[in-house]
Amino acid sequence: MACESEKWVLMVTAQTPTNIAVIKYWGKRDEDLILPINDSISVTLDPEHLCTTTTVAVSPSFDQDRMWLNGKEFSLSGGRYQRCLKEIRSRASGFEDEKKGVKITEKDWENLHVHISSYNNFPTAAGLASSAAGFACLVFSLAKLMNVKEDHGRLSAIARQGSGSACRSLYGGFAKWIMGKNDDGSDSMAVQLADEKHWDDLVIVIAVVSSRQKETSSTSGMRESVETSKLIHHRAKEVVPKRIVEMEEAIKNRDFESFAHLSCADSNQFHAVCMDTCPPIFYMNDTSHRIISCVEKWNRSEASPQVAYTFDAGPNAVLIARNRKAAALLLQRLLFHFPPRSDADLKSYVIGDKSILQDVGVQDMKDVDALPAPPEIKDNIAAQKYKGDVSYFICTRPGRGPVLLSDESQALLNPKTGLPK
Ligand SMILES: Nc1ncnc2c1ncn2[C@@H]1O[C@H](COP(=O)(O)OP(=O)(O)OP(=O)(O)O)[C@@H](O)[C@H]1O
Ligand SMILES: C[C@@](O)(CCOP(=O)(O)OP(=O)(O)O)CC(=O)O
Repeated sequence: MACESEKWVLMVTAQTPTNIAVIKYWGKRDEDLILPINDSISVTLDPEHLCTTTTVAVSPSFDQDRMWLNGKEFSLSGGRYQRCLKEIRSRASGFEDEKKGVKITEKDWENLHVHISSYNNFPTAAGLASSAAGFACLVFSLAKLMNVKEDHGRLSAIARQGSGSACRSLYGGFAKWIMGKNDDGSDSMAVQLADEKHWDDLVIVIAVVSSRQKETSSTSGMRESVETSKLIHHRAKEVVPKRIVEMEEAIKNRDFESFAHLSCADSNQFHAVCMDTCPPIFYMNDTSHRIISCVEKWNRSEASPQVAYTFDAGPNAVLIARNRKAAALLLQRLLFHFPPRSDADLKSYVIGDKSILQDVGVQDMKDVDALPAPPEIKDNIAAQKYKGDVSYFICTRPGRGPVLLSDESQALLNPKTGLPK
């Protein structure tokens, strides 16, 4: 190693997207290695609107591994963090930068400590898959820092050990997590099905539904389902394998009708499994159910589906529209049923790609109040409004996979001290 007294700090910054499953992962066959009982498929969300940025640094002057999450020191003692660090360290290779006077041999990595600072540009632990983007970014950035020469598939198998769904965030576009058969998990990894340009008509609207923190985490919820639900085993054996084949085909052919049917059916079955768990787990709430009804009614009134919906382990709706026109018509309906509180400002009620508001034809709250009831609604009850039941909407699209950020101004650690900026 370069002279211990030298104060060099070597740093890497990366940005990684989050993802939403359209064929759900729910249930493990190995809790420690995080091995699932079925394959899953996801859409990667545009990191411009939802992403994690992580800077990792190494220096002979660091005396322990440390992490900061959204600016606050965060303990790395959890088994999942330790596992990811260990797996990456064991694959590290030597590195030399003569100009900086940095020389690290393969062996040195065992004794060198890292500093990690990570920031989510969206709420953490709010049902928007921050753990997926977070672990993918941690593994990707550490792998770059430690000169790990493994492909994205191998890295995805490491991210999987942080949080299962994280393995799919190593790719843009559409990803499949292959459950694998091996007991050691070596064949349980994600692959890319298609990149983000393949189906760029799709527009994604996320309704962030007001709720308290969820009572059952995904990790414990799926454990309880595996232990108590019969439906989950039928789903994993009989239902998901067929759906995976059909979903891959739908994505390949940009067949929105099949894509929508499969996504909605799979989300509904996942929530049915939660209900079939003892005691039952309720992730969706009344607002989630109202959003489903609104989409189902509209889809049924059209010749073919305009929007797919899917819900993870929480009440937030992820709505995938076949194109921008359908997304604007969807948002008209959603703003009609779920207007913001009177004191809210429209600009902070619809975030992400706000240009959608022009297509919707609303500029301010007056325009929202004037929106007509959707034409497919025939009775007064169905035309009801639920002011304030949605916290805000995020408008986004399918997006790219992890990238390195070379501009030092985007780093979250100070290049001289290795401490948060
Ligand atoms: N940027 C990050 N880097 C590393 N770990 C993170 C990061 N962001 C979140 N996490 C981890 O993920 C945890 C939150 O995961 P949790 O599953 O509770 O919420 P979520 O992933 O945001 O929502 P959901 O799983 O319901 O979609 C945090 O407590 C932290 O351990
Ligand atoms: C409903 C889901 O979002 C469940 C995600 O579960 P996690 O990946 O958060 O669980 P752990 O592997 O225990 O960390 C469906 C999915 O993303 O496929």
